[in-house]
Amino acid sequence: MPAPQSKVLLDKQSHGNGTQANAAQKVWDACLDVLKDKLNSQAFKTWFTPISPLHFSDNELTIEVPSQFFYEWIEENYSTQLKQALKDILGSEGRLMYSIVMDRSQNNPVTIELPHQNMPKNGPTENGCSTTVKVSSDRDFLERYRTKFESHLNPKYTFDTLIRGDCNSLAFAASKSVSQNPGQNAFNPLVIYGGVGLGKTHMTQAIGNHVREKSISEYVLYVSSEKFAIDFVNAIQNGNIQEFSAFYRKVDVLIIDDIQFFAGKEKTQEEIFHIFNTLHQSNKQIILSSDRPIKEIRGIEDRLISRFNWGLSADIQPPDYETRKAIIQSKLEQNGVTFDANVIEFIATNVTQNVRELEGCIVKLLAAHSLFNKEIDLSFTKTTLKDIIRIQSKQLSLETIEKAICSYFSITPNDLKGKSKKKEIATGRQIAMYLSKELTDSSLKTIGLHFGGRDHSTVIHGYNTINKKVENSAEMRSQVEELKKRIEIMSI
Ligand SMILES: Nc1ncnc2c1ncn2[C@@H]1O[C@H](COP(=O)(O)OP(=O)(O)OP(=O)(O)O)[C@@H](O)[C@H]1O
Repeated sequence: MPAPQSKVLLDKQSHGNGTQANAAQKVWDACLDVLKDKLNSQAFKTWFTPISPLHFSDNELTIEVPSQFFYEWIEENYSTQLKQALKDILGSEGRLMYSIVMDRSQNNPVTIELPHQNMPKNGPTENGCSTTVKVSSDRDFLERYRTKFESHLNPKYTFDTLIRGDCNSLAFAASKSVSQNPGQNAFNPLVIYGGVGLGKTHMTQAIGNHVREKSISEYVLYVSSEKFAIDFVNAIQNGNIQEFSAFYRKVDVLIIDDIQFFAGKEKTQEEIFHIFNTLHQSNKQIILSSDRPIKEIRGIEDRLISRFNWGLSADIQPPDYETRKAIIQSKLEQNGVTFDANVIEFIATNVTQNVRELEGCIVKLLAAHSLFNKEIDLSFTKTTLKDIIRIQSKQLSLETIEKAICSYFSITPNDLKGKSKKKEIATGRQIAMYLSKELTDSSLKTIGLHFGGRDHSTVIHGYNTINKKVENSAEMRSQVEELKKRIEIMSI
């Protein structure tokens, strides 16, 4: 957002409450305009439209968010975009306050300020715009956090809803075992590692949920590494560090997600080290997750790494085709819907690396279905998911293949479709037939007709000739691969 707009808005700051609210609305509207361009529409609608601007004065905008969770989510996921938007609108001196509605029944709210992650209290950020949080409550929220114990487990993450496959079988078995006997097994700590969106959080929380459901242990706590680190810094700044340490030492099952975020945070690591020792010595269960094997995390102290290796590390790999299908089926059942088998097959074939993306496809299809009231068939699926799934080959037209061949061999469409037996033309023609059969759904007859009105036996001959050459000749293999790449790019 250009700087001149910020000037206009700043000039409009005023002292009366009504005009402050107006100014706040204008500043916030301008921020929303910037954010709208940077976020996808679902995220924008979910997280930013429920926010109300409260007031704006001395270059400080206060916005009200519906809950602490809301605040944490925005800070964790959108703080960079939000800071940049504020900087665009208010310049580098602009500040943001969150007002969190903790309890609407309370009068006389007390206000405390917590520094934003990785920022000096009230100081400007790297982006030049500072963010602080103002909590309205009858009690200090950290106090609440400790006295009213919350597990922070998502009840949806259970073993029942977690599909087991070759990709996660060791991690699954170990997690089940830990959940039946936390702290009293050889897997302490249990470390689950693997790539993005493969179910680490789901699996570790499934342990916690099982322990709670069966009342095996009382205090089960799930915390992300980032939240742990932020709370730790806050505790130091607010003089609550003893309370903080005591709280974590009380836990029976401690689940820490994404421990790679501890890299480089020395003080936090020291605290974890002491908590780890206390819990381990008292046979309390520690469960950790990481996006890579422990030995590959840089910036974590050796003594901590060695402790993390005391128990069992189990990896989760991207699911295979059958597991992907089973996951889709299970998600559909949870949503009480069914899809055609070929729709499931299409998603399972094309989304291979991230289960969160598989879920994203289902959500998008259901949303589009309810919006347009159209049947979810294969063609609707392909159109709806075209941004997520790069639809390949089978949708290609013969014209695209023709163009790619002509440009590659420097021949004209007439050459390609004509009767010339010149080597590069005849080879180009046969490769065109081969690729048409490999990459499209067109029948042999259609392919023959397209490339010069030939019959289907000519197409089969062309296909077989090239197929054999691809098997036996490295040069032909690389030619065909290069052509496939060009065709893929041309068809996007
Ligand atoms: N095997 C599985 N069966 C069913 N659902 C799964 C499976 N694996 C992952 N999911 C689902 O995929 C989504 C992403 O999983 P989750 O958040 O646990 O991944 P993650 O590995 O912790 O991701 P990140 O690396 O981003 O932290 C969740 O909704 C989860 O329920």
